Amino acid sequence: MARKTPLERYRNIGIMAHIDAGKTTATERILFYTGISHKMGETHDGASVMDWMEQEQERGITITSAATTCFWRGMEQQFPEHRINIIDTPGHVDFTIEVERSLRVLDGAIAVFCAVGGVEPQSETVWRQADKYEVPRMAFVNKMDRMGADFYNVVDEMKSQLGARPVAVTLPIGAGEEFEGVVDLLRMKAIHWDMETMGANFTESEIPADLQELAQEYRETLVEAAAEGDEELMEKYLEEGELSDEEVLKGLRMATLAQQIVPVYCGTAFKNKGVQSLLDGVIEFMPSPSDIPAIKGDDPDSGEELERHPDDEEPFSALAFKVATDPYAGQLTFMRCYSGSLSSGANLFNPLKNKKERIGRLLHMHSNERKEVTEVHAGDIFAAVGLKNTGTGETLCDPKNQIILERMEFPDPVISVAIEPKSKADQEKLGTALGKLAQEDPSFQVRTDEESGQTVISGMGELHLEVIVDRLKREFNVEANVGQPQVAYRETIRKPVEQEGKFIRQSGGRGQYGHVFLNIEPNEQGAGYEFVDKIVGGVVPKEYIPAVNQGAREALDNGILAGYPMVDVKVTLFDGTFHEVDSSEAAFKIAGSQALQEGARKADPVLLEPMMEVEVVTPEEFMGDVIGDLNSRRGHVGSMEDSKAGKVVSAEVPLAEMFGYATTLRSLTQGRATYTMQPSSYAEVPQSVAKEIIAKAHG
Ligand SMILES: Nc1nc2c(ncn2[C@@H]2O[C@H](COP(=O)(O)OP(=O)(O)OP(=O)(O)O)[C@@H](O)[C@H]2O)c(=O)[nH]1
Repeated sequence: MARKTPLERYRNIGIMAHIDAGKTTATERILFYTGISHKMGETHDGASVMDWMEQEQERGITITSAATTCFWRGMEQQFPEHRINIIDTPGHVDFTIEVERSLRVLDGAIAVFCAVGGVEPQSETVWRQADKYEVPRMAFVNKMDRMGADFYNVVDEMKSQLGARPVAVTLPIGAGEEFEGVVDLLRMKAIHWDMETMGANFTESEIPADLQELAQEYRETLVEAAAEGDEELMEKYLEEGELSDEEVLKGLRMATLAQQIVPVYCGTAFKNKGVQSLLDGVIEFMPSPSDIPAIKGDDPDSGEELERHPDDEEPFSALAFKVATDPYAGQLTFMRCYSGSLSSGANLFNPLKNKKERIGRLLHMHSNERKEVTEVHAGDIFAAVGLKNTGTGETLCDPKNQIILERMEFPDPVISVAIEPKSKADQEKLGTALGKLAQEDPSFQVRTDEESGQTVISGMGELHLEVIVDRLKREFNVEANVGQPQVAYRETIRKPVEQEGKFIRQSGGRGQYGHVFLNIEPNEQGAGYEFVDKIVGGVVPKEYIPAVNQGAREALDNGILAGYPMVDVKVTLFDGTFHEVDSSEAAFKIAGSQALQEGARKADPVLLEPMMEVEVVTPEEFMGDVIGDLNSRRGHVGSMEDSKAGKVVSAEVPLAEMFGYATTLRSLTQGRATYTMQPSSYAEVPQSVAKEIIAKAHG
């Protein structure tokens, strides 16, 4: 199996942007220009290119999916063909998980900023996440045609608010209505795009006289940044005072990959200017899969750390980053292949689920078509049709060379609502639809409440669940009523206890006999449930020990305070007795369960509640009110910082106190503040509050 595009010519990138900065428009234009370029590469015929453009315009370019593939050879066809995979990165930070999981599989990102709005608080959040994943970035200052557009201001804000080191690669010629084109600081030329062909054609000319000095100044900054990217280049630069064009590109590429600099472009996606320069930048400065470190993972058996390199000869490994339901193809699992090659029909293994998976059809998604392929290779982003067992965040690998790639961490849901179909017809569809949504989104869960028989859905916040209910209606045509949102409390214990558990029935016939002694103690926060077997001399026979474990674990599902799940408990089975005839797994299970319930009661049980990390951006005049209100919600205000948009107040607030916050904040600040929140941790509920919750649970 041979690959068509060499690995060095792959670019797996995401486009990250604040809502409304123009991500969709920019992506559309990228697909449009790359489409033309590809067509020209195939036909070398001007007329057919125009035909194609008309058709494209009629159909409208659709960004179909979680990942779209396109090809680029450069504005002047100066590169060999490169394959660019654009991975969808949501702008809504309410769903941090969506952002995180896309950051996980891409190698580089373009941050789109609005030339008027600049760096907004939400761009900061996403930027910090990209820092965490060490993603090399470039930037596009969009909307240069709008009144008030200020390229230099955005560059300054990238420094002051993001702590980045932006290096301009193009400068705007004019701004607002007078925005004409860009100065290309790599070639020291002015570029103007032709509006007749939607910017597909362009002309190069001398830099306008009034921009010469500025361009020179920025060119120097750019060359210096290039020199700093590499020691050898630095030496040469210090000796000779200049670098060749090739050296400038090399140095800038190295500095970008090392995340020392962020190359910045400008233009207007909507008015078709500047996008092709940006695309050239993707080729020049964004990493290929071979530029990034090998991916790490664990051997599922030994837990030993393993590595996989982006090499077709290595054992196959891929990570599923999105499961989507497609109206034509059915269920699509989007994956990134990190190593090896794969043909349709192959058998793979999902080590997390311990299940085999047979690969049927494989697809590459392009702007207007899905292309069926028979093989995929290291570095590829692709979709597999109809996988049965694999969910978001899971690895598929060669059954003979298993690996679990670095897991994505998904926080547990913190809020739930009961959901009820509106009609009998909806009832049947509801279960299927919820199942599909849960497979797509690991931060969303569905369960049936044992007591009430109701279906309960849980997620990361009110908005998250609202979006789910909305999708049920729009995508699955299911109408449903939802109840009041409920906080997902938990319970745990604070002190260790020793507890006996006995289940003995001896009344005629075969009896029941299970008898255990457990040590029940608090486990570290986040460590979950742990079971240790310390039985010596077979006082509890081996075959009954798993039953004790199971009984204890199941008892944790319903905490003794208010019926919420108990977490972070360590159970050690250290003694017990058995009966030759009457002992059974069932009896030991009940003994384990009873011991746990009784023990937990004496072990200082406490109620835990989800805390949210809340960030409010407000004009200074309302800051006092905002803080006062957060305090009254049992919040702890952590920091107050300045940003261009106003004061940024960060606080930890119990989720239970955040219902309806949007409305309160609006009325407190005349609608001028915004906020974001996400789950941070679980904390003990204060006594007085806990009493009420417990009383309600028993009432
Ligand atoms: N003037 C001007 N408007 C633009 C430009 N690019 C995008 N827009 C407009 O800005 C608005 C938002 O653009 P989108 O491309 O939908 O932005 P987005 O970032 O994808 O926004 P969401 O889909 O809400 O996340 C639309 O009305 C666009 O027409 C531009 O370069 N200039």
